[in-house]
Amino acid sequence: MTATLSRGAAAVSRAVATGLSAEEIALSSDSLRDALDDASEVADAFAAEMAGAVDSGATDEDVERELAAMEEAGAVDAGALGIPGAAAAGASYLLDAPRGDARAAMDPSDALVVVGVTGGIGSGKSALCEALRASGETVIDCDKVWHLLMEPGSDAFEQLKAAFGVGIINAATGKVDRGALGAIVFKDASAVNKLNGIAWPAIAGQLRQLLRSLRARAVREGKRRLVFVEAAVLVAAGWDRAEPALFDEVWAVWAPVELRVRRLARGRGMSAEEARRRIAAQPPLPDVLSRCQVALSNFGSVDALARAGVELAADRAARGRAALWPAAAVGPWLRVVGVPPPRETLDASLRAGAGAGAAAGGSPRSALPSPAGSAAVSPGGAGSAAGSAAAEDGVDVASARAKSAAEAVLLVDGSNADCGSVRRSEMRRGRLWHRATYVFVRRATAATTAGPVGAGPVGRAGTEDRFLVHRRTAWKDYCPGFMDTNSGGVVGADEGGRESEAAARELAEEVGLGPGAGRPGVAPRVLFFKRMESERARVWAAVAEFDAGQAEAAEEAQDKAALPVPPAGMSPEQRAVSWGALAGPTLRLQASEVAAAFWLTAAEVEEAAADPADEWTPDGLRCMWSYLRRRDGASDSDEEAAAPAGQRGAGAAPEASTVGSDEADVERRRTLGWVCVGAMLGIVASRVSW
Ligand SMILES: CC(C)(COP(=O)(O)OP(=O)(O)OC[C@H]1O[C@@H](n2cnc3c(N)ncnc32)[C@H](O)[C@@H]1O)[C@@H](O)C(=O)NCCC(=O)NCCS
Ligand SMILES: Nc1ncnc2c1ncn2[C@@H]1O[C@H](COP(=O)(O)OP(=O)(O)OP(=O)(O)O)[C@@H](O)[C@H]1O
Repeated sequence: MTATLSRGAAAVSRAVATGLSAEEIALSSDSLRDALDDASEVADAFAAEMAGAVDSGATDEDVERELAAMEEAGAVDAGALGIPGAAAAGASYLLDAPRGDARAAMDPSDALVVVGVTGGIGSGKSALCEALRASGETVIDCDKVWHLLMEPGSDAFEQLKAAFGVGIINAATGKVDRGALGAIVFKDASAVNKLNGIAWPAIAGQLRQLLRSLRARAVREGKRRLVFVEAAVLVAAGWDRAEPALFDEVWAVWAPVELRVRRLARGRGMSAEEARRRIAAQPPLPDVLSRCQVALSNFGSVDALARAGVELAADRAARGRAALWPAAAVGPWLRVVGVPPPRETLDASLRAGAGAGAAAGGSPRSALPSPAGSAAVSPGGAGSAAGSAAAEDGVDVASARAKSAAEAVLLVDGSNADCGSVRRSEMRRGRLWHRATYVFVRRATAATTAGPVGAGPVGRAGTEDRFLVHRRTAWKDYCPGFMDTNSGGVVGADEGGRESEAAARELAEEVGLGPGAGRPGVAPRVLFFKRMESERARVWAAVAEFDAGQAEAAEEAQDKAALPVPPAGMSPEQRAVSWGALAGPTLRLQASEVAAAFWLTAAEVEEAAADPADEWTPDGLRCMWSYLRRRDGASDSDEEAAAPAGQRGAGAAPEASTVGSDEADVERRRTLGWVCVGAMLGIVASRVSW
């Protein structure tokens, strides 16, 4: 490794010292990049060897406690930023941090998009960057750049020796002993400042040089390139505010302190004391987040983190700088971009949910999500949407429950014929047949399982559907705190035969989507009815679908029309693509019904539901499997479909005709099946007798 590092360092020093042309420096940076890649492989192998070798003393309970405190605070000390607490788990958020004048002056057509990746020690920057590298992205690691820059003989080496004495030089290798230097500086604020005064300008200078080279190469190749720069000290060093701007966008990776301490001990053999000392030398999380445009939480698996990062990177690579441009034009925004809830956090919040349910007689308000936690907000602005969420948050659990229990709901018989109405509470108590809507909200996204991203447009290797799933609140009468695959609810006493309307109402109420919420897009459509009977309930499901992608496109068209002044420096074409940068339609979650929402693929739902630790509503899952089987043209043996009796005649509601033709289809297929079986039996019989 030493040889490779020296080769890279020498190449860079030569390039820097002799003022080579951009092209030549690009070649030099190749060597450096190779060196960095090698070095990172060695470092990772080392980390892997150390895995499990040391224990920091931080227990699962410490981590859980910290997470719970964060969730209770609803804001991880970053409430002003609107980072949802419970809903933040495992998700990535686009923040509305200002990007500064320097960035505004950047050329939107530039071929190089530079993303800074920051976060405290042990937060998972390297884990994320490793995934980005594996998916084909270019990553510059500033820790390693610095290690190269302080090789013996460099300016930095001499400055360090002068500042800290020969005691920091390893007698055997003649190099700076980083362990010894670390032991000096992280104990003493003035020492760390002295070190930073030497290191940070050198690193920033080198970084500019490398970026210039990569830019020149991108121009030469006529290709847009995405470059990630991993730098723990990015915010502390003020590199996000450097002029001319260094970064187009800054991402932060974050995780609870205790979890970081534990991971550092396990992965790098760092003592808990040392880890905490370094954490104390870094700016606190809210300060970092307030200067970043994207936050990626790393409470869960490395896979979840990697998926989030690779998905965002694909978006940036496909759209280029224009994707990052319109922030000033469309105002601040904050949006969930769709990462599964990590199991451990989901469990923690489910436990919290169960507690809240049990404590209904006590202080249920304390269990409500915070205003920010209750919603992902709209491009209208984090501020304005937090306001709308705050109005939702004024839920009084006891009165919400009482109201819900008293609602008149439609009663049906075992063959789905309407037969009167009854209070919801009585329906539950008597396990009476009723009808309910199950709305599957789907959105086609770039397939995250596709090959390397970064070189071509999103969707190059196909798309996959993601479904909007959510966690039910703790005070629902049915399956409180469970995960649910769909939006929907019990059909009201006066909604019999108008299930599509009921579906639109539920969709609007629960997640703020569709025409029922006054938004553009095609209303949800009931596809079929399904009979379901369990120990808990007997229900005829009106299974409906809502195309969130189509709704989002319609909304974007509206936004475009509403934006009067094109942002300076953008062509109409750039403007058009830039709206697409926002991932997923804006959701407005109903505080009383929905605790958190996520976009998952069917495979992810299946995986999560297979884990006994995750509780999902059983009827929601059954409907989802039926819906998917039908969508894929497979037969659905789990299904018994019948249109409501009142809808079978000539005056059937629109969805009833769909159901009718669907039923006829099933019947036709069944008949055809029997004909085939008969024919085959005939052939077999004739062969046997022959
Ligand atoms: C103190 C030194 C010798 C310790 O070396 P060591 O090999 O143990 O750590 P390494 O350089 O790999 O850094 C590991 C992590 O420590 C943290 N860290 C390093 N330097 C600093 C710093 N000045 N302030 C806060 N945190 C720091 C970061 O989270 C970093 O990712 C070394 O980190 C150093 O010289 N730091 C100053 C230069 C710097 O700021 N580097 C970070 C660039 S992103
Ligand atoms: N989601 C995760 N689950 C389990 N371990 C993780 C996860 N994310 C990171 N780790 C481990 O935690 C340790 C610290 O992570 P990583 O090296 O990515 O942190 P970092 O932010 O790059 O820190 P530094 O500031 O030192 O560069 C590593 O050993 C890594 O393998």
